[in-house]
Amino acid sequence: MVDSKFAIEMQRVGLQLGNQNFQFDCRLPTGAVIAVTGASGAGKSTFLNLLAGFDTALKGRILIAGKDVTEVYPAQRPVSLVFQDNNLFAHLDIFTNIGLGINPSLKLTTANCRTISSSLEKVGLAGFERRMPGTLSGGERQRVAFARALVRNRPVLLLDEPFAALDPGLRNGMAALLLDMHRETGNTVVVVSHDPDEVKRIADFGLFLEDGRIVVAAPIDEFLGRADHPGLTQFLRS
Ligand SMILES: Nc1ncnc2c1ncn2[C@@H]1O[C@H](COP(=O)(O)OP(=O)(O)OP(=O)(O)O)[C@@H](O)[C@H]1O
Repeated sequence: MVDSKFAIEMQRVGLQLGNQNFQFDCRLPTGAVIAVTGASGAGKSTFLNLLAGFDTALKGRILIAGKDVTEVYPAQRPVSLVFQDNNLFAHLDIFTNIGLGINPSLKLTTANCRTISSSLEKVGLAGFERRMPGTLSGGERQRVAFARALVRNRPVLLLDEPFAALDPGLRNGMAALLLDMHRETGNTVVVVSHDPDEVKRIADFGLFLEDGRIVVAAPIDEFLGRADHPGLTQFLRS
């Protein structure tokens, strides 16, 4: 049965990469900002890759927005992605890069074209349609990646350390933009973060991963108050 309270369910999801074994079990609330934390190598990117479909579960089931996506190709999953290097095509202008988020074959209607321009306005880049990615700053390129996620309009947004490459001032601005987008769309946001301050500022729900497993999963107040897990305590103090 589909339970709309949960945007994401992982049921005994198992995977082996090299020597590392992963086992994920979780139910994550719809409409929340969910922070994925843990030490380097704990499995945060693998967790996100399983949701995006870039890694395939060897066993178990993954449900997103109530739909079993375990066997579904990445492009067909109800997710949009913003990764650290923002994955823009360098030889295509900003309009085309965002258009690919709507239709990979770039058959765009007039309404689609308006949506692209309005997404650029929302991220503070009105008029940037014909600029090439190489002429933009790192922060501007990241804004384009957000605009592309906006036009895809999927129920779940996955972000892998989206602000790590930005300087601290820009990082706060982008986090605020993420929250604005989240409030406007009501989507569920899953964001990998190494930064405890960022987690405190933006998350409603926290996950702490260790050795390929989720060892703490809790609403943010409980997550921040947990004193029974040395790894989490160390992360929150870092
Ligand atoms: N394709 C792969 N082949 C072999 N080992 C892998 C592969 N992908 C990931 N691993 C290993 O699995 C573990 C978890 O990797 P993952 O990238 O998910 O960690 P992470 O928590 O995102 O780390 P970081 O914070 O450093 O990015 C690491 O030990 C990594 O070396």
